[in-house]
Amino acid sequence: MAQYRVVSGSVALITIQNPPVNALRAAVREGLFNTIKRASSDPQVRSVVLSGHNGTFCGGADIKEFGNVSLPGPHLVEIFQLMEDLVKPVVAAIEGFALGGGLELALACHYRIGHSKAKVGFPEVNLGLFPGAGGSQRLPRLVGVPAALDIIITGRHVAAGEALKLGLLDRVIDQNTVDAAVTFSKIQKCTSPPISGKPLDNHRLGNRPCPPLENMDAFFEEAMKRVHSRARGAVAPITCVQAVRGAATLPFHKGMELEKMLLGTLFNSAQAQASQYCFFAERAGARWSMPSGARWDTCKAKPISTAAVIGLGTMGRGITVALARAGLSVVAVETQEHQLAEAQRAVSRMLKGGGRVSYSPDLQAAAEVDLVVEAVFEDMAIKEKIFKQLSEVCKPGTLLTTNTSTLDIDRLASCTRDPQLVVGMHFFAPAHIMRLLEVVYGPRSSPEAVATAMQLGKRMGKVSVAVGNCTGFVGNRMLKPYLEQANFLLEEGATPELVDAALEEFGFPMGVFKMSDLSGLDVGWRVRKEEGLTGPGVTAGQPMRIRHGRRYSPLGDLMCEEGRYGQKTGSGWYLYDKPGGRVARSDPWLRNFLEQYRARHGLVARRISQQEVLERCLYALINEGFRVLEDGIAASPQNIDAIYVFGYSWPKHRGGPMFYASQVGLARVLEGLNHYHQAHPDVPHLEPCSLLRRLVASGSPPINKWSEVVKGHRSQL
Ligand SMILES: CCCCCCCC/C=C\C=C\CC(=O)SCCNC(=O)CCNC(=O)[C@H](O)C(C)(C)COP(=O)(O)OP(=O)(O)OC[C@H]1O[C@@H](n2cnc3c(N)ncnc32)[C@H](O)[C@@H]1OP(=O)(O)O
Repeated sequence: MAQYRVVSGSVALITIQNPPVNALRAAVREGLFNTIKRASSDPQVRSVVLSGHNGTFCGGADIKEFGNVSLPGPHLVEIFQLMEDLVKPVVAAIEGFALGGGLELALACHYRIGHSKAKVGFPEVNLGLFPGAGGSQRLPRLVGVPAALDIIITGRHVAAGEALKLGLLDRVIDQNTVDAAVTFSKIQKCTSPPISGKPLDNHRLGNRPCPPLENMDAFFEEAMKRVHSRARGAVAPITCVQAVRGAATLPFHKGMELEKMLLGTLFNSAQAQASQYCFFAERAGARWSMPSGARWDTCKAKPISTAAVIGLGTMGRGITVALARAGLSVVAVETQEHQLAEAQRAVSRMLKGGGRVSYSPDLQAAAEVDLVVEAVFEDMAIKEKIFKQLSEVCKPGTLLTTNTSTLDIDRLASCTRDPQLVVGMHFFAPAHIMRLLEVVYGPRSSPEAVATAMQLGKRMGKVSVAVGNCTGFVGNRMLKPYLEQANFLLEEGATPELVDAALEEFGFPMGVFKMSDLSGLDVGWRVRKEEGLTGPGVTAGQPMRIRHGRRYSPLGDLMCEEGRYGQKTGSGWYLYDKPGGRVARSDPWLRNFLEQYRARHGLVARRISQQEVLERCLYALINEGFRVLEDGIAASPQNIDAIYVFGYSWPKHRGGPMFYASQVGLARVLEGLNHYHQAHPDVPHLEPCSLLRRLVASGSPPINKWSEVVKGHRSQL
């Protein structure tokens, strides 16, 4: 766990060994504690080098241990103090990552030497925590308050070059870091004889004052204001500011006491648990499986080096950029010439001149590529035609994928020569930025095709989740009842402002109506027309607010008929200063429109609380999530949560919808749904699904045990 060797005659080389990231689990902490003591008392040893096994310094505390109320083994704070107090120089040799507790460990050393490719950082804020083992107190003393606060609040990875400039690293080298650290440690020994402890005092960060900061009060006030406006209800970023302020204003030991107190408020909090759950949910998608039994560890991906993107609207452009950035050579195809020229300019701008992209108005240009992503707009007839053509044009073995967000993958596959080579690759706008990729398999998609799309997702830096084929797949299928409830609430008396405020207070970056305005109301309108819910496909004589015997809100359709598509037309649920404008303002026209609509349909507006908004929108979405699990469309609640956190900006500190349901309590969610379904019996999405009932009947097991209840219960879609 921590290997001890004496090298070069007098240097104790301590190597942390806990693959894959050398996390500081109890046995490692024990090993570190013992080896530091040994180095201290070993008369042969004049200096110490600390390194990590296999090219990674240390990925921090072991997150898997965090559920444990009393962490076993020596505490990190104690180990780091022991190290800092050592009278022999200690040098951290940093290769790969030094993150979280790993960077705190390096800060407790007297010197830090990093490889040029090393990265350091404090990602704790992403786990609902802050650097609570001395990091919040030592880093500001080393690099100053503004730089330290930035690193701690953003959780970003700092590259070695920047770390050197900040003074976080003493040296950056390209050669063997451990060898360089050993040599360096011996020089320290020579320049500071005798090694009495005193010459090292300036390298003990706990002994140093924080570099002074002008206008400190104003600086922290401003920082706190910024954090409050961006944190969306997350507590950890606020605590980061409080802890760093402590470093700037208190002696080290007092700052450490404050740090301990603040960490105590976060450590077992619901937000920390939710954020840490998200860390593992993000990685769970990589271990995908299909109902056939095919799995991530038994299926090989095809090598992909060339790709074509068909259709260069907003999505197609973003996908082109994402593929090019992943190192693929991309052919971008758009049959409309003016759109092609505009797309070429936009893609070049986004790629800043980099990437290998060629452009063509002709589908024939896709003849030799390994993979195609079709990204034309949501019209089944057009997509079918394109898939048929691609099947004829492309070389045998080319993977044909579609970016459709709702349509049937199997129907598209059936237009091709090789349906097993067809999968969905559902990107989220903007496609070169949003992390989520839904990889959709139809009943005929081969495991190799799924493995290839998943592998490509990884290359693009996406969180990829394999899901089954149904209308809307996982994300959009669950979104439908959420949007539906929001519209019903408007009919019943709410305003877009009221609904959005409730959802933004919950932690979404924007409420449902602002989000709809941003993505374009016409997108859903087109889908509803395809589904025969509005437009010429509707059976004559149907009441406006009923479809297929269920309550239906035509509000979105009416808005589109008025030409109000959202931001792009300058008006939607809100008013914008111009088409393409971003700042939403309340629109008196809409208030009037809603009043007239209610009057026309005999609806009496009532007062609606934020709690009702949240419960109806979120419980309806969660209920559909349980149906998705029941139908086997998603393999696990973790996969659903990853989809919502990385594709729909569900607040990470709430852990995703299914985790949120488990935190609220399944019985309470069930009770809420029952209550609202009784009030709205014509809304099937509010009727609690049988999996939720069964889970509650089984005593509401924790989320990692749901699969046992799901297993016996899966419907065969
Ligand atoms: C009342 C108060 C009590 C207080 C007592 C508590 C005192 C606590 C004191 C200190 C707290 C310290 C805080 C921390 O250090 S928190 C951890 C901070 N570190 C991180 O957040 C880093 C997380 N890891 C990563 O970002 C990446 O893994 C990275 C290191 C960048 C490597 O990326 P990559 O190469 O892509 O590999 P993977 O992400 O796929 O990871 C490989 C597997 O390793 C698992 N993993 C990674 N990091 C950790 C970790 N820190 N702990 C446990 N497990 C970790 C990861 O899940 C992968 O596993 P699998 O393959 O099974 O999916």
